[in-house]
Amino acid sequence: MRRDIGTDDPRVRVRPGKGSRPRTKIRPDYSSASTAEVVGVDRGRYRLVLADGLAVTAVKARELGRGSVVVGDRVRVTGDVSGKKDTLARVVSVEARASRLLRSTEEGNGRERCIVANTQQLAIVTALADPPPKTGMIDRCLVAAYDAGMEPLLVLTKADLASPDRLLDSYGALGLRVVVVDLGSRRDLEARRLEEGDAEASGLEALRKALAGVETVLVGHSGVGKSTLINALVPDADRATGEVNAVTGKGRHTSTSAVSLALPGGGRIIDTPGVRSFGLAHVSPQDVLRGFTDLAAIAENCPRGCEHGWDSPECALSEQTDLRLIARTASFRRLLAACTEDWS
Ligand SMILES: Nc1nc2c(ncn2[C@@H]2O[C@H](COP(=O)(O)OP(=O)(O)OP(=O)(O)O)[C@@H](O)[C@H]2O)c(=O)[nH]1
Ligand SMILES: [Zn+2]
Repeated sequence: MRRDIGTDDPRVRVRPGKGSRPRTKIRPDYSSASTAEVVGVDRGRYRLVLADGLAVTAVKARELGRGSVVVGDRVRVTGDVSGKKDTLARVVSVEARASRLLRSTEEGNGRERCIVANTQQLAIVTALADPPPKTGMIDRCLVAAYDAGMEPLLVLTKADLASPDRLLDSYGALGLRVVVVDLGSRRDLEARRLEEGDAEASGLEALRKALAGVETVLVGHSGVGKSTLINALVPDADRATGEVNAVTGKGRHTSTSAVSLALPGGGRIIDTPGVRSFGLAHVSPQDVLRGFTDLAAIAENCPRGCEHGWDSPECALSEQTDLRLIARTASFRRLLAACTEDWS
């Protein structure tokens, strides 16, 4: 007897009983199946965009077992790929991921789960005030970016409320790309757009340029203005925006599941509401060094197994005399320390 395992391939057979891992004599060949990108996940339903731009809804074929399918994944799909109402396609395989953003699980048992795949860029959104910036959080995001091989981009919002100077100073040595935006209110934004050469409007323009043509995942505390930004960048996004609570300084969580949106100028932006901490338990000093090629070259002279910390004996990074490298070493070590801290 053949049980339905969500595949049409007759070569896939299933062991009877529980644990329906398919026993395949020959691996099913999906090379002719359509390819698609996952742009949304909601309670077991996957929103996909096919190579030709058609949007379809799909379920995961059972043969994929418990393996996760996340926003940003490139997948193969079979079944009904017409995209018509009430039709369902089936995700039958997931391509290897070029990058992975991990978060720690709620159970807090050191386990980590992939939340977004294949993004090239990590935009760290921080408000300059309301809520106040938290450098520990920025540091952890930077570590996550360097570890995942993503290009970090610091997006400072609410420039109408406070100056970015102090933050820019403390991240200067990292040579980060930074964009400063002020979207005060939607109405202000509309008005500003009309004024050519306006500093605030150019902040948004700079952001558009930095996002064009690549896939960027947006992270940041609740209330920093992610939804406001996305609405400004993607005209029909309709991300719900919330007010910051005057008592706690924390934003209301108005949005809940990760979603990938197409940018008008090409590229995609992925919002990750509700992501509270990254999984950094697996990150080693060596992984963080990947974001610092100049320091990595110097660290080759370190003793074997050097942890490159402030108190690591004979660490070559401690013997720098160049002021720029001293500052970069300090930044690097601050990021290392942030790996073990909580994000809020
Ligand atoms: N003054 C000022 N307020 C802003 C700016 N950008 C956003 N806000 C306000 O900040 C509040 C929170 O903005 P959201 O866009 O909802 O923030 P979020 O990061 O999406 O928050 P969550 O959905 O909770 O994750 C809203 O009241 C916005 O109007 C800005 O540049 N300046
Ligand atoms: Zn060292």
